[in-house]
Amino acid sequence: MSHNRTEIKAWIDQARWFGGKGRDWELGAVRRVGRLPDAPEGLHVTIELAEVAYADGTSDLYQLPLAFYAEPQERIAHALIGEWEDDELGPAFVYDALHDRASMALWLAAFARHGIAPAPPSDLRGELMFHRLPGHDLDIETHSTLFSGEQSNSSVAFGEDALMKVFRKVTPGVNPDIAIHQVLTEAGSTHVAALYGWLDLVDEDTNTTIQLAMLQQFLRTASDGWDLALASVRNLFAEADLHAEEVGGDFAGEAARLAVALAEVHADLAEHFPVERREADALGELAAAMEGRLGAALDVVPALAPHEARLRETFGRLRDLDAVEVQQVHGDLHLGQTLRTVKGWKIVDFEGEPAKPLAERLRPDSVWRDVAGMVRSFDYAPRVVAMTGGADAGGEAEQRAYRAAEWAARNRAAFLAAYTAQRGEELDGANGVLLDAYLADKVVYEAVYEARNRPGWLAIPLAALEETS
Ligand SMILES: Nc1ncnc2c1ncn2[C@@H]1O[C@H](COP(=O)(O)OP(=O)(O)O)[C@@H](O)[C@H]1O
Ligand SMILES: O=P(O)(O)O[C@H]1O[C@H](CO)[C@@H](O[C@H]2O[C@H](CO)[C@@H](O)[C@H](O)[C@H]2O)[C@H](O)[C@H]1O
Repeated sequence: MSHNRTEIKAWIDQARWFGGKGRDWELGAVRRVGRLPDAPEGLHVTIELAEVAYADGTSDLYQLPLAFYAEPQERIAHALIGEWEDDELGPAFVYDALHDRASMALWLAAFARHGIAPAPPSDLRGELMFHRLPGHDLDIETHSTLFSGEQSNSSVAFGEDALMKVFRKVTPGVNPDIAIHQVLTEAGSTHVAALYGWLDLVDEDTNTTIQLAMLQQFLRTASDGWDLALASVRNLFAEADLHAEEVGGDFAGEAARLAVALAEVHADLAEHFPVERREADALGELAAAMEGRLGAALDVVPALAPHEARLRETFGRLRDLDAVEVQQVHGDLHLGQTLRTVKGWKIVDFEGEPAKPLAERLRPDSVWRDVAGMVRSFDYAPRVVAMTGGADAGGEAEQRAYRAAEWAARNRAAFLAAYTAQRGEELDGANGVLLDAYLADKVVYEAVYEARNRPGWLAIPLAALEETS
Protein backbone atom coordinates (compact mmCIF):
# COMPACT_ATOMS: atom_id res chain seq x y z
CA MET A 1 0.00 0.00 0.00
CA SER A 2 1.29 3.46 -0.75
CA HIS A 3 1.63 6.21 1.81
CA ASN A 4 2.59 9.74 1.28
CA ARG A 5 5.75 9.45 3.28
CA THR A 6 6.67 13.14 3.22
CA GLU A 7 3.35 14.17 4.69
CA ILE A 8 3.33 11.43 7.30
CA LYS A 9 6.85 12.38 8.38
CA ALA A 10 5.87 16.05 8.63
CA TRP A 11 2.78 15.12 10.70
CA ILE A 12 4.82 13.05 13.16
CA ASP A 13 7.52 15.70 13.38
CA GLN A 14 5.16 18.43 14.57
CA ALA A 15 3.11 16.26 16.94
CA ARG A 16 3.31 17.02 20.68
CA TRP A 17 3.47 13.27 21.40
CA PHE A 18 6.54 12.70 19.22
CA GLY A 19 9.40 11.85 21.59
CA GLY A 20 12.17 12.16 18.98
CA LYS A 21 12.16 15.97 18.81
CA GLY A 22 15.55 17.47 18.16
CA ARG A 23 16.93 14.16 16.83
CA ASP A 24 17.84 13.30 13.26
CA TRP A 25 15.39 10.70 11.92
CA GLU A 26 13.98 9.07 8.80
CA LEU A 27 10.59 7.46 8.29
CA GLY A 28 11.01 3.68 7.93
CA ALA A 29 8.24 1.20 7.07
CA VAL A 30 4.64 2.29 7.61
CA ARG A 31 2.53 -0.85 8.18
CA ARG A 32 -1.25 -1.10 8.22
CA VAL A 33 -2.05 -3.37 11.19
CA GLY A 34 -5.82 -3.07 11.33
CA ARG A 35 -9.04 -1.63 9.98
CA LEU A 36 -12.05 -0.77 12.07
CA PRO A 37 -15.19 -2.62 10.95
CA ASP A 38 -18.55 -1.06 10.00
CA ALA A 39 -17.25 2.29 8.68
CA PRO A 40 -19.94 4.30 6.84
CA GLU A 41 -19.76 4.89 3.07
CA GLY A 42 -16.92 7.25 2.14
CA LEU A 43 -14.82 6.55 5.26
CA HIS A 44 -12.14 3.96 6.09
CA VAL A 45 -10.50 3.92 9.51
CA THR A 46 -7.15 2.21 9.86
CA ILE A 47 -4.35 1.79 12.37
CA GLU A 48 -0.82 2.08 11.00
CA LEU A 49 2.51 1.58 12.73
CA ALA A 50 5.23 3.90 11.53
CA GLU A 51 8.89 3.16 12.11
CA VAL A 52 10.96 6.15 13.15
CA ALA A 53 14.60 5.35 12.39
CA TYR A 54 17.17 7.55 14.13
CA ALA A 55 20.58 8.45 12.75
CA ASP A 56 22.24 6.52 15.63
CA GLY A 57 20.75 3.24 14.34
CA THR A 58 17.98 2.93 16.96
CA SER A 59 14.31 3.08 16.05
CA ASP A 60 10.86 3.54 17.60
CA LEU A 61 7.41 2.48 16.50
CA TYR A 62 4.64 5.10 16.48
CA GLN A 63 0.91 4.41 16.20
CA LEU A 64 -1.09 6.42 13.66
CA PRO A 65 -4.85 5.90 13.68
CA LEU A 66 -5.96 7.29 10.31
CA ALA A 67 -9.28 8.30 8.75
CA PHE A 68 -9.45 8.04 4.93
CA TYR A 69 -12.28 10.18 3.58
CA ALA A 70 -13.41 10.25 -0.02
CA GLU A 71 -14.33 13.95 0.43
CA PRO A 72 -12.55 16.70 2.36
CA GLN A 73 -13.89 17.21 5.92
CA GLU A 74 -14.00 20.89 6.80
CA ARG A 75 -14.70 20.28 10.53
CA ILE A 76 -11.40 18.46 11.00
CA ALA A 77 -9.33 20.47 8.52
CA HIS A 78 -6.75 21.06 11.31
CA ALA A 79 -6.14 17.28 11.46
CA LEU A 80 -5.50 16.80 7.73
CA ILE A 81 -2.29 14.86 7.17
CA GLY A 82 -2.51 14.96 3.39
CA GLU A 83 -4.31 13.89 0.24
CA TRP A 84 -3.03 10.83 -1.60
CA GLU A 85 -3.93 7.64 -3.42
CA ASP A 86 -3.79 4.57 -1.19
CA ASP A 87 -3.17 1.20 -2.93
CA GLU A 88 -5.92 -0.51 -0.95
CA LEU A 89 -8.39 2.32 -0.29
CA GLY A 90 -7.99 4.53 -3.35
CA PRO A 91 -7.73 8.33 -3.46
CA ALA A 92 -8.45 9.90 -0.10
CA PHE A 93 -8.16 12.87 2.20
CA VAL A 94 -6.26 11.43 5.14
CA TYR A 95 -6.81 12.71 8.70
CA ASP A 96 -5.57 11.87 12.18
CA ALA A 97 -8.56 9.72 13.20
CA LEU A 98 -8.43 10.77 16.86
CA HIS A 99 -9.78 14.21 15.89
CA ASP A 100 -12.72 12.62 14.08
CA ARG A 101 -15.93 11.75 15.95
CA ALA A 102 -17.13 9.36 13.24
CA SER A 103 -13.89 7.37 13.48
CA MET A 104 -13.85 7.37 17.27
CA ALA A 105 -17.45 6.11 17.34
CA LEU A 106 -16.19 3.01 15.50
CA TRP A 107 -13.47 2.44 18.12
CA LEU A 108 -16.03 2.79 20.95
CA ALA A 109 -18.50 0.48 19.22
CA ALA A 110 -15.76 -2.12 18.79
CA PHE A 111 -15.00 -1.99 22.52
CA ALA A 112 -18.71 -2.20 23.35
CA ARG A 113 -19.22 -5.25 21.10
CA HIS A 114 -16.43 -7.23 22.67
CA GLY A 115 -17.04 -9.09 25.86
CA ILE A 116 -14.51 -10.20 28.37
CA ALA A 117 -11.90 -11.99 26.30
CA PRO A 118 -9.59 -14.83 27.36
CA ALA A 119 -5.98 -14.90 26.16
CA PRO A 120 -6.01 -14.61 22.35
CA PRO A 121 -5.59 -17.81 20.35
CA SER A 122 -2.55 -17.67 18.09
CA ASP A 123 -4.65 -17.68 14.87
CA LEU A 124 -5.67 -14.10 15.68
CA ARG A 125 -2.24 -12.84 14.64
CA GLY A 126 -2.51 -9.51 12.89
CA GLU A 127 -6.10 -8.89 14.04
CA LEU A 128 -7.14 -6.02 16.30
CA MET A 129 -8.40 -7.42 19.62
CA PHE A 130 -10.63 -5.36 21.89
CA HIS A 131 -10.64 -6.62 25.52
CA ARG A 132 -13.01 -5.65 28.34
CA LEU A 133 -13.02 -6.05 32.11
CA PRO A 134 -16.36 -6.78 33.82
CA GLY A 135 -18.29 -4.19 35.81
CA HIS A 136 -19.08 -1.35 33.43
CA ASP A 137 -21.51 -0.98 30.51
CA LEU A 138 -20.16 1.48 27.97
CA ASP A 139 -22.41 4.32 26.82
CA ILE A 140 -22.04 4.10 23.04
CA GLU A 141 -24.23 7.17 22.43
CA THR A 142 -21.54 9.54 23.70
CA HIS A 143 -19.41 11.81 21.48
CA SER A 144 -15.64 11.80 21.52
CA THR A 145 -13.48 14.78 22.45
CA LEU A 146 -9.73 14.73 21.97
CA PHE A 147 -7.79 16.10 24.96
CA SER A 148 -5.64 19.02 23.92
CA GLY A 149 -3.07 18.92 26.74
CA GLU A 150 0.67 18.45 26.55
CA GLN A 151 0.81 14.68 26.43
CA SER A 152 3.10 11.82 25.42
CA ASN A 153 0.06 9.90 24.14
CA SER A 154 -3.38 10.93 22.86
CA SER A 155 -6.47 10.75 25.06
CA VAL A 156 -10.06 10.82 23.85
CA ALA A 157 -13.00 11.29 26.24
CA PHE A 158 -16.30 9.60 25.38
CA GLY A 159 -18.78 11.99 26.98
CA GLU A 160 -18.26 11.70 30.71
CA ASP A 161 -18.36 7.92 30.57
CA ALA A 162 -14.95 6.72 29.50
CA LEU A 163 -11.50 7.90 28.54
CA MET A 164 -9.44 6.15 25.89
CA LYS A 165 -5.69 6.61 25.84
CA VAL A 166 -4.13 5.74 22.50
CA PHE A 167 -0.46 4.94 22.98
CA ARG A 168 1.65 6.75 20.43
CA LYS A 169 5.06 5.17 20.93
CA VAL A 170 4.33 1.45 21.11
CA THR A 171 6.67 -1.37 22.10
CA PRO A 172 6.03 -5.07 21.58
CA GLY A 173 5.19 -6.62 24.96
CA VAL A 174 3.36 -5.57 28.08
CA ASN A 175 2.32 -1.95 28.45
CA PRO A 176 2.86 -1.10 32.14
CA ASP A 177 -0.02 1.42 32.13
CA ILE A 178 -2.49 -1.33 31.20
CA ALA A 179 -0.92 -4.04 33.36
CA ILE A 180 -0.81 -1.84 36.48
CA HIS A 181 -4.31 -0.43 35.97
CA GLN A 182 -5.63 -3.95 35.55
CA VAL A 183 -4.04 -5.17 38.78
CA LEU A 184 -5.08 -2.10 40.80
CA THR A 185 -8.62 -2.19 39.37
CA GLU A 186 -9.01 -5.86 40.20
CA ALA A 187 -7.56 -5.18 43.69
CA GLY A 188 -10.26 -2.52 44.23
CA SER A 189 -7.81 0.39 44.63
CA THR A 190 -9.62 3.71 45.18
CA HIS A 191 -6.64 5.70 43.90
CA VAL A 192 -6.80 4.92 40.17
CA ALA A 193 -9.40 5.31 37.43
CA ALA A 194 -10.88 1.83 36.91
CA LEU A 195 -9.70 0.02 33.80
CA TYR A 196 -12.57 -0.85 31.42
CA GLY A 197 -10.59 -2.48 28.62
CA TRP A 198 -7.72 -2.34 26.17
CA LEU A 199 -6.85 -2.92 22.52
CA ASP A 200 -3.98 -5.04 21.29
CA LEU A 201 -2.86 -7.26 18.45
CA VAL A 202 -0.39 -10.06 17.90
CA ASP A 203 2.14 -8.60 15.50
CA GLU A 204 2.63 -10.85 12.48
CA ASP A 205 6.24 -9.75 12.01
CA THR A 206 7.49 -10.50 15.52
CA ASN A 207 4.72 -12.78 16.88
CA THR A 208 4.51 -10.62 20.01
CA THR A 209 1.60 -8.67 21.42
CA ILE A 210 1.52 -4.92 20.85
CA GLN A 211 -0.81 -3.00 23.17
CA LEU A 212 -2.33 -0.06 21.37
CA ALA A 213 -4.90 1.63 23.61
CA MET A 214 -6.50 1.59 27.04
CA LEU A 215 -10.09 2.43 28.00
CA GLN A 216 -10.82 3.55 31.53
CA GLN A 217 -13.21 5.33 33.86
CA PHE A 218 -13.55 9.02 33.09
CA LEU A 219 -12.96 10.92 36.33
CA ARG A 220 -15.66 13.51 35.90
CA THR A 221 -15.07 15.60 38.99
CA ALA A 222 -11.30 15.66 38.65
CA SER A 223 -9.04 18.68 39.00
CA ASP A 224 -5.48 18.29 37.85
CA GLY A 225 -3.04 18.30 40.80
CA TRP A 226 -0.66 20.53 38.86
CA ASP A 227 -3.39 23.16 38.24
CA LEU A 228 -4.42 23.05 41.90
CA ALA A 229 -0.82 23.56 42.97
CA LEU A 230 -0.39 26.53 40.60
CA ALA A 231 -3.61 28.09 41.96
CA SER A 232 -2.29 27.66 45.50
CA VAL A 233 1.00 29.36 44.58
CA ARG A 234 -0.85 32.24 42.94
CA ASN A 235 -2.89 32.64 46.13
CA LEU A 236 0.28 32.94 48.13
CA PHE A 237 1.87 35.39 45.69
CA ALA A 238 -1.27 37.53 45.79
CA GLU A 239 -1.01 37.95 49.59
CA ALA A 240 2.25 39.84 49.99
CA ASP A 241 2.12 39.88 53.82
CA LEU A 242 1.12 36.30 54.49
CA HIS A 243 3.09 33.08 54.79
CA ALA A 244 2.21 29.86 52.94
CA GLU A 245 0.37 28.38 55.95
CA GLU A 246 -1.73 31.53 56.38
CA VAL A 247 -3.30 31.84 52.91
CA GLY A 248 -6.66 30.34 52.00
CA GLY A 249 -5.25 28.24 49.18
CA ASP A 250 -2.63 26.47 51.31
CA PHE A 251 -1.81 23.15 49.65
CA ALA A 252 -0.10 21.34 52.55
CA GLY A 253 -3.23 19.37 53.55
CA GLU A 254 -3.64 18.16 49.96
CA ALA A 255 0.07 17.34 49.74
CA ALA A 256 -0.29 15.14 52.84
CA ARG A 257 -3.42 13.39 51.49
CA LEU A 258 -1.67 12.83 48.19
CA ALA A 259 1.23 11.22 50.06
CA VAL A 260 -1.14 8.83 51.83
CA ALA A 261 -2.71 7.90 48.46
CA LEU A 262 0.75 7.21 47.02
CA ALA A 263 1.77 5.11 50.02
CA GLU A 264 -1.45 3.05 49.62
CA VAL A 265 -0.82 2.56 45.89
CA HIS A 266 2.75 1.46 46.68
CA ALA A 267 1.40 -1.01 49.26
CA ASP A 268 -1.08 -2.45 46.70
CA LEU A 269 1.65 -2.74 44.07
CA ALA A 270 3.94 -4.50 46.56
CA GLU A 271 1.16 -6.97 47.29
CA HIS A 272 0.41 -7.84 43.66
CA PHE A 273 3.80 -7.54 41.89
CA PRO A 274 7.12 -9.06 42.94
CA VAL A 275 9.16 -7.35 45.65
CA GLU A 276 12.90 -7.94 45.39
CA ARG A 277 15.98 -7.10 47.41
CA ARG A 278 18.77 -5.25 45.67
CA GLU A 279 22.12 -6.05 47.24
CA ALA A 280 25.26 -3.91 47.08
CA ASP A 281 26.25 -4.95 43.55
CA ALA A 282 22.82 -3.95 42.18
CA LEU A 283 23.03 -0.63 44.00
CA GLY A 284 26.38 -0.10 42.28
CA GLU A 285 24.63 -0.73 38.97
CA LEU A 286 21.89 1.76 39.91
CA ALA A 287 24.54 4.39 40.70
CA ALA A 288 26.28 3.59 37.41
CA ALA A 289 22.98 3.92 35.49
CA MET A 290 22.35 7.34 37.03
CA GLU A 291 25.94 8.36 36.27
CA GLY A 292 25.46 7.13 32.70
CA ARG A 293 22.31 9.22 32.30
CA LEU A 294 24.20 12.22 33.64
CA GLY A 295 26.99 11.60 31.12
CA ALA A 296 24.51 11.53 28.25
CA ALA A 297 22.67 14.58 29.63
CA LEU A 298 25.88 16.62 29.70
CA ASP A 299 26.07 16.30 25.91
CA VAL A 300 22.55 17.70 25.55
CA VAL A 301 22.72 20.32 28.33
CA PRO A 302 26.29 21.53 28.82
CA ALA A 303 25.02 23.89 31.56
CA LEU A 304 24.87 20.83 33.84
CA ALA A 305 28.69 20.72 33.91
CA PRO A 306 29.24 22.91 37.02
CA HIS A 307 27.03 20.47 38.98
CA GLU A 308 28.59 17.28 37.67
CA ALA A 309 30.93 16.58 40.60
CA ARG A 310 28.23 17.04 43.22
CA LEU A 311 25.71 14.96 41.27
CA ARG A 312 28.25 12.14 40.93
CA GLU A 313 28.91 12.31 44.66
CA THR A 314 25.18 11.99 45.37
CA PHE A 315 24.86 8.97 43.05
CA GLY A 316 28.05 7.47 44.48
CA ARG A 317 26.58 7.34 48.00
CA LEU A 318 24.25 4.57 46.77
CA ARG A 319 27.36 2.34 46.75
CA ASP A 320 27.61 2.66 50.56
CA LEU A 321 24.20 1.05 51.12
CA ASP A 322 23.88 -2.64 52.04
CA ALA A 323 20.58 -3.58 50.41
CA VAL A 324 17.24 -2.01 49.53
CA GLU A 325 13.81 -3.30 48.56
CA VAL A 326 12.45 -2.65 45.09
CA GLN A 327 8.97 -3.18 43.66
CA GLN A 328 6.66 -2.03 40.88
CA VAL A 329 6.36 1.76 41.07
CA HIS A 330 4.77 4.52 38.99
CA GLY A 331 8.10 5.58 37.50
CA ASP A 332 7.25 9.08 36.22
CA LEU A 333 5.25 10.66 39.01
CA HIS A 334 4.63 14.39 39.10
CA LEU A 335 1.70 16.64 39.99
CA GLY A 336 0.38 16.43 36.41
CA GLN A 337 -0.17 12.70 36.99
CA THR A 338 -2.50 13.28 39.91
CA LEU A 339 -6.16 14.18 39.91
CA ARG A 340 -8.17 15.46 42.88
CA THR A 341 -11.73 14.14 42.76
CA VAL A 342 -14.58 14.40 45.26
CA LYS A 343 -13.53 10.89 46.29
CA GLY A 344 -9.91 11.82 46.95
CA TRP A 345 -6.66 11.74 45.02
CA LYS A 346 -6.19 9.52 41.98
CA ILE A 347 -2.91 8.71 40.28
CA VAL A 348 -2.79 8.30 36.48
CA ASP A 349 -0.36 7.27 33.76
CA PHE A 350 1.63 4.26 34.98
CA GLU A 351 3.64 4.04 31.75
CA GLY A 352 6.92 5.20 33.32
CA GLU A 353 9.23 7.76 31.73
CA PRO A 354 8.31 7.83 28.02
CA ALA A 355 11.95 8.08 26.94
CA LYS A 356 13.04 4.88 28.76
CA PRO A 357 13.13 1.46 27.05
CA LEU A 358 10.26 -0.85 28.04
CA ALA A 359 12.46 -3.40 29.85
CA GLU A 360 13.77 -0.64 32.10
CA ARG A 361 10.26 0.69 32.78
CA LEU A 362 9.04 -2.75 33.85
CA ARG A 363 11.98 -3.39 36.17
CA PRO A 364 11.17 -3.12 39.90
CA ASP A 365 12.47 0.12 41.36
CA SER A 366 12.57 1.97 44.65
CA VAL A 367 9.45 3.76 45.89
CA TRP A 368 11.74 6.73 46.44
CA ARG A 369 11.77 7.28 42.67
CA ASP A 370 8.08 8.24 42.87
CA VAL A 371 8.53 10.27 46.03
CA ALA A 372 11.35 12.20 44.38
CA GLY A 373 9.14 12.85 41.33
CA MET A 374 6.51 14.50 43.52
CA VAL A 375 9.05 16.49 45.49
CA ARG A 376 10.51 17.85 42.24
CA SER A 377 6.99 18.90 41.24
CA PHE A 378 6.63 20.89 44.48
CA ASP A 379 9.78 22.72 43.39
CA TYR A 380 8.52 23.27 39.84
CA ALA A 381 5.10 24.75 40.62
CA PRO A 382 6.19 27.97 42.39
CA ARG A 383 9.08 28.48 39.96
CA VAL A 384 6.67 28.27 37.01
CA VAL A 385 4.35 30.87 38.57
CA ALA A 386 7.28 33.13 39.44
CA MET A 387 8.66 32.80 35.91
CA THR A 388 5.47 33.06 33.87
CA GLY A 389 3.16 35.15 36.08
CA GLY A 390 4.28 38.56 34.75
CA ALA A 391 3.67 41.62 36.89
CA ASP A 392 1.09 39.76 39.01
CA ALA A 393 3.55 37.14 40.08
CA GLY A 394 4.16 38.53 43.53
CA GLY A 395 6.48 41.54 43.53
CA GLU A 396 10.22 41.73 42.93
CA ALA A 397 12.18 38.75 41.61
CA GLU A 398 14.00 38.27 44.92
CA GLN A 399 10.80 38.29 46.93
CA ARG A 400 9.18 35.87 44.46
CA ALA A 401 12.10 33.49 44.75
CA TYR A 402 11.90 33.60 48.55
CA ARG A 403 8.19 32.88 48.60
CA ALA A 404 8.54 30.18 45.94
CA ALA A 405 11.09 28.41 48.13
CA GLU A 406 8.77 28.77 51.14
CA TRP A 407 5.85 27.14 49.26
CA ALA A 408 8.03 24.31 47.98
CA ALA A 409 9.56 23.61 51.41
CA ARG A 410 6.17 23.58 53.15
CA ASN A 411 4.59 21.15 50.73
CA ARG A 412 7.65 18.96 50.45
CA ALA A 413 7.72 18.64 54.25
CA ALA A 414 3.98 17.87 54.47
CA PHE A 415 4.26 15.28 51.70
CA LEU A 416 7.32 13.53 53.12
CA ALA A 417 5.99 13.51 56.69
CA ALA A 418 2.66 11.94 55.61
CA TYR A 419 4.32 9.42 53.28
CA THR A 420 6.79 8.15 55.87
CA ALA A 421 4.13 8.11 58.62
CA GLN A 422 1.80 6.03 56.44
CA ARG A 423 4.57 3.51 55.78
CA GLY A 424 5.88 3.58 59.37
CA GLU A 425 9.34 4.62 58.17
CA GLU A 426 11.82 7.41 58.83
CA LEU A 427 13.49 9.62 56.27
CA ASP A 428 17.04 8.96 57.43
CA GLY A 429 19.89 6.59 56.63
CA ALA A 430 19.30 4.59 53.46
CA ASN A 431 15.98 6.31 52.73
CA GLY A 432 17.66 9.72 52.74
CA VAL A 433 20.45 8.52 50.43
CA LEU A 434 17.90 6.99 48.05
CA LEU A 435 15.69 10.09 48.01
CA ASP A 436 18.69 12.36 47.31
CA ALA A 437 19.92 10.11 44.48
CA TYR A 438 16.49 9.88 42.83
CA LEU A 439 16.02 13.66 43.19
CA ALA A 440 19.35 14.23 41.45
CA ASP A 441 18.51 11.69 38.73
CA LYS A 442 15.15 13.37 38.14
CA VAL A 443 16.59 16.88 37.91
CA VAL A 444 19.08 15.63 35.29
CA TYR A 445 16.22 13.96 33.36
CA GLU A 446 14.23 17.20 33.56
CA ALA A 447 17.11 19.25 32.17
CA VAL A 448 17.18 17.02 29.06
CA TYR A 449 13.37 16.92 28.83
CA GLU A 450 13.10 20.72 29.02
CA ALA A 451 15.99 21.31 26.59
CA ARG A 452 14.25 19.10 24.04
CA ASN A 453 10.61 20.01 24.64
CA ARG A 454 10.35 23.40 26.38
CA PRO A 455 13.69 25.23 26.20
CA GLY A 456 12.14 28.23 27.95
CA TRP A 457 11.72 26.05 31.07
CA LEU A 458 15.27 24.66 31.17
CA ALA A 459 16.01 27.39 33.72
CA ILE A 460 13.78 25.55 36.24
CA PRO A 461 15.85 22.40 36.86
CA LEU A 462 19.05 24.42 36.45
CA ALA A 463 17.94 26.92 39.12
CA ALA A 464 17.11 24.04 41.46
CA LEU A 465 20.66 22.72 41.00
CA GLU A 466 22.11 26.19 41.50
CA GLU A 467 20.25 26.74 44.76
CA THR A 468 21.17 23.40 46.30
CA SER A 469 24.86 23.65 45.38
N1 LIG B 1 -9.37 8.73 34.00
C1 LIG B 1 -9.24 10.02 33.74
N2 LIG B 1 -10.31 10.85 33.81
C2 LIG B 1 -10.17 12.18 33.52
N3 LIG B 1 -9.03 12.75 33.14
C3 LIG B 1 -7.93 11.97 33.05
C4 LIG B 1 -7.98 10.56 33.35
N4 LIG B 1 -6.75 10.03 33.16
C5 LIG B 1 -5.97 11.04 32.76
N5 LIG B 1 -6.66 12.21 32.70
C6 LIG B 1 -6.16 13.52 32.26
O1 LIG B 1 -5.50 13.34 31.02
C7 LIG B 1 -4.16 13.87 31.09
C8 LIG B 1 -3.24 12.95 30.31
O2 LIG B 1 -3.25 11.66 30.84
P1 LIG B 1 -1.93 10.81 30.99
O3 LIG B 1 -2.32 9.45 31.43
O4 LIG B 1 -0.94 11.55 31.86
O5 LIG B 1 -1.43 10.79 29.46
P2 LIG B 1 0.02 10.75 28.79
O6 LIG B 1 0.51 9.33 28.90
O7 LIG B 1 -0.23 11.14 27.39
O8 LIG B 1 0.93 11.73 29.51
C9 LIG B 1 -3.83 13.91 32.61
O9 LIG B 1 -2.98 14.96 32.92
C10 LIG B 1 -5.18 14.10 33.24
O10 LIG B 1 -5.43 15.49 33.41
O1 LIG C 1 3.37 13.53 31.66
P1 LIG C 1 4.48 12.87 30.92
O2 LIG C 1 4.56 11.39 31.15
O3 LIG C 1 4.51 13.21 29.45
O4 LIG C 1 5.83 13.45 31.62
C1 LIG C 1 6.75 14.27 30.94
O5 LIG C 1 6.27 15.60 30.86
C2 LIG C 1 6.16 16.34 32.12
C3 LIG C 1 5.70 17.75 31.80
O6 LIG C 1 4.43 17.76 31.29
C4 LIG C 1 7.51 16.38 32.85
O7 LIG C 1 7.32 16.98 34.13
C5 LIG C 1 8.07 18.14 34.47
O8 LIG C 1 7.23 19.29 34.34
C6 LIG C 1 6.10 19.29 35.24
C7 LIG C 1 5.36 20.59 35.02
O9 LIG C 1 4.86 20.65 33.70
C8 LIG C 1 6.56 19.19 36.71
O10 LIG C 1 5.42 19.11 37.56
C9 LIG C 1 7.41 17.95 36.89
O11 LIG C 1 7.89 17.91 38.22
C10 LIG C 1 8.58 18.00 35.91
O12 LIG C 1 9.35 16.79 36.01
C11 LIG C 1 7.98 14.95 33.07
O13 LIG C 1 9.24 14.99 33.74
C12 LIG C 1 8.08 14.23 31.70
O14 LIG C 1 8.45 12.88 31.90
